Amino acid sequence: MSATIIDGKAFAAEVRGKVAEHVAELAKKGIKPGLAVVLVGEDPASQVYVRSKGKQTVEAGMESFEHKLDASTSEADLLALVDKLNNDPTVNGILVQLPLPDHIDEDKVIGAIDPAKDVDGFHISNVGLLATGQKAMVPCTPLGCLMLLRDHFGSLSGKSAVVVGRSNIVGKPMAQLLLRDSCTVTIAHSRTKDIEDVVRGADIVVAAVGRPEMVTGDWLKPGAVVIDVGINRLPPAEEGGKGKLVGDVDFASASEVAGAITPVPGGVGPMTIACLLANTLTATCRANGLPEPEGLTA
Ligand SMILES: NC(=O)C1=CN([C@@H]2O[C@H](COP(=O)(O)OP(=O)(O)OC[C@H]3O[C@@H](n4cnc5c(N)ncnc54)[C@H](OP(=O)(O)O)[C@@H]3O)[C@@H](O)[C@H]2O)C=CC1
Ligand SMILES: Nc1nc(=O)c2c([nH]1)NC[C@@H]1CN(c3ccc(C(=O)N[C@@H](CCC(=O)O)C(=O)O)cc3)C=[N+]21
Repeated sequence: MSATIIDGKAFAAEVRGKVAEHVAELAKKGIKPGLAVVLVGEDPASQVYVRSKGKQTVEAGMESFEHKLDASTSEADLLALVDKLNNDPTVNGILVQLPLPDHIDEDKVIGAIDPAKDVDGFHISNVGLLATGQKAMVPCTPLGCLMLLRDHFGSLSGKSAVVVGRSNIVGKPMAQLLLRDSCTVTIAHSRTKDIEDVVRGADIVVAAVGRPEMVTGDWLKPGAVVIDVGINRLPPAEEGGKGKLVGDVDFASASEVAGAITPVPGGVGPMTIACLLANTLTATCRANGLPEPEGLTA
């Protein structure tokens, strides 16, 4: 059997198109959403994301503010910048790229972001709102995965879902969203016993582990729908070359067994950025007391 490929790249373009339409409506009211992205240090992978975020933000008709700080920036200086952005009315969304250098307390920085501008949905007040089923800012990557799953299945009610990974930025919020859509959810992690058997019970598998090609076809129930969040750069074949980008799922063997699967690249990654723009639009609507765009929130 050969799996249907879930085209995240195309779906993300549709989401960005919808965002751009709403942004054009806001422009008639004299409102322009603004997204501030803060990057501390020189992590090359992060620089790529920041660049594509900035480009797509502008293409959607929004204002993009980029703050690139030196790796040696102090926690106090970063907190001062966050405070400035919190108080800047032209900034509707704030994203501080993670991970931060070791000398900076991530929880403290995330906790300093105004929850209404927290377009990553990482602030504890948004985490709590999501967990209790209230209106929150929902983390972009899990939101993107949910959109793909809803589009594929229609309703997720009653499906068994296994999320592999329990990070605050992907695994845990993903599990919350699947639970909210009435899936029966299991969260697997590095201490899970017989993980292959756990995964084999699932109609939906979301892999967010950070281990290249860990989930193989023999872990899957035939027909399972597989969402591969992983972004892993393999070592380059020749010196100076660019290593191949692979997910946490072994695409070749998994696509023989799965019913549908997201590729890497071109799957979840582009959805993350599209959802960041959607969240920035949502935050802007809320800040201005306007109705929220439909179909762009969880
Ligand atoms: N496409 C996108 O837009 C995005 C992609 N990513 C990618 O997704 C992946 C996960 O990211 P993130 O959640 O931040 O990663 P973290 O490193 O924060 O978390 C990884 C999770 O995987 C679990 N894990 C590690 N090894 C194993 C194993 N052998 N078996 C089972 N579980 C294991 C860990 O378990 P434990 O808690 O027990 O240690 C942990 O919960 C990465 O490849 C990252 O690059 C991340 C964000 C956005
Ligand atoms: N505060 C914060 N929020 C994040 O959302 C966040 C973060 N920090 N730190 C890093 C991770 C990673 N991440 C990705 C986003 C898009 C792609 C993406 O667009 N990937 C393309 C390919 C990119 C390439 O070719 O390098 C794809 O999968 O098709 C990947 C990874 C967001 N993250």
